[in-house]
Amino acid sequence: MPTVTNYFDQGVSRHQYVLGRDSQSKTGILQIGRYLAIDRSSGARVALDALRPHALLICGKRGYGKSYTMGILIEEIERLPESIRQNIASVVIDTMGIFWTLGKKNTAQNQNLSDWGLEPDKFDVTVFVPQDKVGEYRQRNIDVASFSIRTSHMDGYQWCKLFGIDETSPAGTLLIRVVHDLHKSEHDFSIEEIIENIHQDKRCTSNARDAAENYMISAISWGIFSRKGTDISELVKNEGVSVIDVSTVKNNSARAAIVRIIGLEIYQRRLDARRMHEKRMMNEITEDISGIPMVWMFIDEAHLFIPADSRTLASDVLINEWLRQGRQPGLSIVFATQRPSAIDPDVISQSDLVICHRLTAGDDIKALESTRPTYMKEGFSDSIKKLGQSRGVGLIVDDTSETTHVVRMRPRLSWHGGDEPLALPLEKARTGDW
Ligand SMILES: Nc1ncnc2c1ncn2[C@@H]1O[C@H](COP(=O)(O)OP(=O)(O)OP(=O)(O)O)[C@@H](O)[C@H]1O
Repeated sequence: MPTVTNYFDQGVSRHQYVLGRDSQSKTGILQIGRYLAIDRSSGARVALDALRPHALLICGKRGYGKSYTMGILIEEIERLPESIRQNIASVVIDTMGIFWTLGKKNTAQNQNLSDWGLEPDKFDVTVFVPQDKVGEYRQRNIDVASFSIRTSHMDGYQWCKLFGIDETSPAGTLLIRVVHDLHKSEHDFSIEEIIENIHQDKRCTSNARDAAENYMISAISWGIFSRKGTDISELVKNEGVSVIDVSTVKNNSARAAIVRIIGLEIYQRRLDARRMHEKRMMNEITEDISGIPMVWMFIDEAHLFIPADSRTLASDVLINEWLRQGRQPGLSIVFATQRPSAIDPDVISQSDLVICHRLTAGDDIKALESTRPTYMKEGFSDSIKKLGQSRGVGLIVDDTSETTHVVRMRPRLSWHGGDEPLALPLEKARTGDW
């Protein structure tokens, strides 16, 4: 009986291809699946490089395996040899509240796992939820930690964007003035302090004061801001997965603000870490000041954060710092979306790896087609047809080797939390016998 350690070592071919790197070295790879032959049989193993930073887009229509594939990548990072794993942190921005199940074994797909020579496994995961939601999760027996964002990380213009108010409106100018003054005082402040200062402002009208106060009160209700905020080193760790569950934050701008602030702080801390690393490589410093590890950030429903037709608070940081400049500080970003046509086109053109599951909407295929690399011999439309209708089969476009591949992704070792519910009694749903 094959075990998890001789993982993938059975089947037609023991050969393995590593995508996303220009050598076929087997060090530091994510084992994601097997080639799918035209007769639907499985061929050689396929892996992705995990030593270098990557920008990866996973797309596909609803229910064909995007979040499942994301889960496979997260699991594989956890399974890297310790000497590599300790240099990487995984941070998941969880919009649907489904990734806490990484901590549970996938007993639902026992047969499928065994066909692949795999066994269910669970991973060390810390789920972070807004401070005021901790009790709710614990009541549902989900172990969580709390996170918050430092209020002073937002300037007045960003507050205006967050609330969708004009910067030149009376409430907007008031907010910008008050937050600017608080920043000048160079101390951390809370939303309550912003409200206090709104009240003390002598130049505004009472209407502007009431409006600004109401906006800030709604921000308190999201429970995501605090004076100190969670230190980024608590969220970015070189052991276990950090899931930042924003599913309870219903306001999309507030979710984007969370991603902006976390994304920017990670970027800045990684720039420092990179400088230290270089100084150590040059023997200029000998102390082990390594800073935060390289980060893989995973964002499902990415069109909410980087839409094609507008800018959110997260757009600049994700596009400029992570997508365009993330390679140098060692940042990898994995976006997933049902709708490639609704996502900022830079994501498609700047991703060095694209995993495309089944896709049928003309607009979405056209969006991929419009940035089709010249090395693709046939269009996305024809390539996607080869995937058939099976879930978990993907077309991988690899910019490094300038090749495309049809791959059957392996089954998840840990429980997949994004499965659609069945209107069946639990026993029947569990056995799949219906
Ligand atoms: N590689 C795979 N092996 C086995 N089953 C898979 C695989 N990929 C997907 N599936 C099955 O397909 C289902 C749907 O996958 P998933 O939840 O990832 O869809 P999705 O594309 O993220 O959908 P949505 O857009 O609605 O979030 C999974 O619950 C699982 O049962």
